[in-house]
Amino acid sequence: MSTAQTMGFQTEVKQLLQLMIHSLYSNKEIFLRELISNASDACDKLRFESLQYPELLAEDTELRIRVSYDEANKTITIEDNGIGMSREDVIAHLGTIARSGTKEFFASLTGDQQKDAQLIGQFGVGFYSAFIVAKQVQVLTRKAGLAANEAVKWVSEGQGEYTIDTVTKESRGTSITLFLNEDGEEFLNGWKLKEILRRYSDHISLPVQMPKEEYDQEAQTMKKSNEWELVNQANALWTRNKSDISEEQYKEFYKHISHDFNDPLTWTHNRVEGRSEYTQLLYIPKNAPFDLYDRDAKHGVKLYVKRVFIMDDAEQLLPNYLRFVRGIIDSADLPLNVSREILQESRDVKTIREGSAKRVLSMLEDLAENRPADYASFWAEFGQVLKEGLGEDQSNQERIAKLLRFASTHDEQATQTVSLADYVSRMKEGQDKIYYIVAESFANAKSSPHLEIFRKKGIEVLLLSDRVDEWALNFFKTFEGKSLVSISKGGLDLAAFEDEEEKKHQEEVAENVKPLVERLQTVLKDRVKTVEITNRLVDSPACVVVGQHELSPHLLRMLKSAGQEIPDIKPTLEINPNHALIEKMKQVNEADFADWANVLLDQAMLVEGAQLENPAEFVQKLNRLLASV
Ligand SMILES: Nc1ncnc2c1ncn2[C@@H]1O[C@H](COP(=O)(O)OP(=O)(O)OP(=O)(O)O)[C@@H](O)[C@H]1O
Repeated sequence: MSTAQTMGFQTEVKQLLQLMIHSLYSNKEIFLRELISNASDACDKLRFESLQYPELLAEDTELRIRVSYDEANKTITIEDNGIGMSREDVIAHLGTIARSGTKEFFASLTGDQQKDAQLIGQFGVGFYSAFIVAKQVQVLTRKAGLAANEAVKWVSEGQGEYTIDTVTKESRGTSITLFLNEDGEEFLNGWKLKEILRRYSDHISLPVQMPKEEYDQEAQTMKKSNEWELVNQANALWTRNKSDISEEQYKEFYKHISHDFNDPLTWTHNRVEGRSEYTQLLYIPKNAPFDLYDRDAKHGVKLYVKRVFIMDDAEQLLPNYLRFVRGIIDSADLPLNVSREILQESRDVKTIREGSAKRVLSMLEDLAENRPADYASFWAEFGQVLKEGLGEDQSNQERIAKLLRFASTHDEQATQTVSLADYVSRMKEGQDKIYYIVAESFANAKSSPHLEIFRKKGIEVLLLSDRVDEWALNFFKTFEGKSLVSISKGGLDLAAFEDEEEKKHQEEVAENVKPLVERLQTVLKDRVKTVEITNRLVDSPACVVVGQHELSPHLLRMLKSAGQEIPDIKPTLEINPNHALIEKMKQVNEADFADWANVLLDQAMLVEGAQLENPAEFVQKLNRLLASV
């Protein structure tokens, strides 16, 4: 019975292949980086498994990668003696993309080849990049521990389908042969291949070998011998001295571990000694991955113990709000057989996590101070995630707070550039609080009536509109001894900014408008907690507020849209006694007063960002009032 089977690629794979071939033709050689990375991962995995099951290595204990080429047949072969794949593995890995962020990636494509090439680079193409240079790809693989006749052959032209067959393979591991297309033929050159391989693999600890070539005097060409020669340095980059590592090598190592096509924004490399001994090489990427906000997203730090790879995305090594960091941590203290469960409990890991978080914060501080343009780009990509740290990592709250950037009424721009230190340096005489407003969008925040008095008095207000803001601010109450105060909540005391004359005037109008406040309170008693006079408004007749310690309407709406049960919190209606509309309401007769009161409240709610429960009723009332003018 034949074991051959023809199978279709998952739709996303087909799309990715199409896109890749059209967008990455100017970046062809990356297929080598991707395939070498995979081969190196496969060897790392086997070395790790063999800690527990030494028999998996058998006689073949020298893990390595071999790259060869055949000019006559126009092929390149990348071969490793790593973990290999079973038939199920092959079907699962070489026919589908099962990665978080896939949906977001496809949704973000623009159709513009240049932009899409950039996005594909961020997403990572992995194995499929072979099809940039190959018209056919053959994979021969045998999983460590399986018999020679349980090997698998996978063949595809990279169109819609592939065939898979059970075959015999003498040695463990994976061999990938690329039958080059015309574009790929330029790689049939030993010198060129070596040069690219060195660039892409100098930093990995595994030996990468190619057939030794010698100049044949008679034939006057290079001739291959049967010997293999080492192409890369084959010692792990992070174990070398900083001074021996070039920028280029740091960048290539980043691309190797992150599968990102772009250079990193910055990195930090340290050997830590003391209670716990470890090396860290941590990078900040330029762009956010597609799954940054995905709860199940992978973390980007690989754990090594004494240079042996232990696991990917070891989430215990850094706090969650630093999940955008990529890199490696190599511990000298942890046991080689460490598991995720042990990691959770380990004191060494706790020390590593705290030390690494501090390092990342230092790296960001340095970026903010010395490379402001790069920091701005970091903030645009990852600022929202860093803000989670205000709640998650209170021991570093002050350092995180200094790294925050906001939009503000100072420049009225949506781009978040204002630091708390900038704000404090601009505080008015007598001002002892940092004022902010949170709204659904920057536009909503900027046009809020709550800002009127602050604009009039020239007091700066931070304009917050990221989803995480309201939550994060629950944990963040003071900065350098100054409390942070929401201007859209009740209990705002602006007396310090009023002169005697203003105070006197306020008292007079308040007295004057008292009967109106009582009438409003009676009519609106089911909809509001109370009605008050405010001096925070200048151009608007009224606004709604909640108590300083109550959940804001904006947060309640967010919780509601996330399907949570929310308490029914009635707002306080604050009215502006100096406004013409309020003045007019004093004369309104009893029959029309309820309409006036409800319209006043409804429009205050609308401005705040709420949706009216009954918009039709609002419009009817408004029309009745307009008709009667
Ligand atoms: N040489 C190999 N040996 C063993 N398994 C391999 C090899 N190459 C690929 N694989 C398997 O196929 C999977 C898919 O590879 P692919 O390069 O497409 O994505 P990836 O490496 O998981 O993702 P990314 O490249 O974004 O990190 C790998 O995760 C691995 O399980």
